[in-house]
Amino acid sequence: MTVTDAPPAAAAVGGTVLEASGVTMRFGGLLAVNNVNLTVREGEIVGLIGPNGAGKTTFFNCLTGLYKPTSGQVRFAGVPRKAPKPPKRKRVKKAPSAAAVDAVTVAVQVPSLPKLSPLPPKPRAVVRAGMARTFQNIRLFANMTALENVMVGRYSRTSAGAITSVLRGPKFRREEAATRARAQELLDFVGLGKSTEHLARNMPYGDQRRLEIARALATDPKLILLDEPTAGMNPQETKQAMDLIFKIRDLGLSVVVIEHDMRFIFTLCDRVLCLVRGETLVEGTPGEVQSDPRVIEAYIGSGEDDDEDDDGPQDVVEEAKP
Ligand SMILES: Nc1ncnc2c1ncn2[C@@H]1O[C@H](COP(=O)(O)OP(=O)(O)OP(=O)(O)O)[C@@H](O)[C@H]1O
Repeated sequence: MTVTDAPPAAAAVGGTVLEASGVTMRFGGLLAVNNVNLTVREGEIVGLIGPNGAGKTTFFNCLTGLYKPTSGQVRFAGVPRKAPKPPKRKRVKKAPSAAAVDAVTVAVQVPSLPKLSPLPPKPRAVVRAGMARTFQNIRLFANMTALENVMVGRYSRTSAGAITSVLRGPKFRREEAATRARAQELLDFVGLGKSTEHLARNMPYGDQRRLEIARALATDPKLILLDEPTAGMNPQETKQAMDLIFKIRDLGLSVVVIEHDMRFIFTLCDRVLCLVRGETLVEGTPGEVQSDPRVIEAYIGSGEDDDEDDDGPQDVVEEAKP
């Protein structure tokens, strides 16, 4: 596909779904995101681009509430987003005596554990608000089937409590059947209708990415945020991913997408925001952004566009010239 291929007609854009104003995020002395504004309207596809380390994922994490911005505000459906509360600390028992500690230390030599990355927030809080996301690194339940993975996403919308689930009463069985049916419907929607019983870990890479999107859709979001949805995909899978995002938009959802593939972004999006060193460099239509010399310069300066086969901004601009 060339950039001059006409994308499907944009869906009617509605009211504001997401509004980020003056979002700033510091990590110690590092200013990862500085005073960034973004408005996303109903039925709109917005692209987030920028060289490596520009602050795209950090900004994303502020939008979803995974991070609490150092300053600024994010409003979703008119309501301010809140970062998840840290888990309550259990009351620490009185410290054992030094002698007791020594005895245990001698008896058990515990190997030092690798440091784990912080867990994402409890999904329900973010999901109930009507926002869903996928991650740069695929996060599926590898040993579950495709159907089960989507059903897990769906459980955030079911109401059966713990006791009903344990007793497996009629309400639980009704909800289970509805969850299963909806999960199958979503697998059909993303083009994985025939992979229902495949284990996630055995699925081709492009299918795993689509499965993640199906799981995100299972939460009935108003807005879906996709972090590098085509990373590692071949051109055919990338084209399928683009068609799928258009289909999602046609359902009336809003989409925010981070992607390094410029051809993909400029063909897909209604609007594009380019971040550089944590700040907004340019925001506008794909045509405005791809022809802005500052964008090309930012990519060349970052060394990210040195490969003559890739689709950095200047490659796309050159191709688009008559
Ligand atoms: N948890 C963190 N603690 C400290 N610094 C961080 C943290 N997360 C990101 N950074 C730093 O913030 C800056 C922006 O990183 P971020 O991952 O948001 O960029 P990006 O545009 O998404 O990059 P890429 O395209 O490579 O994914 C980088 O300098 C990064 O090292």
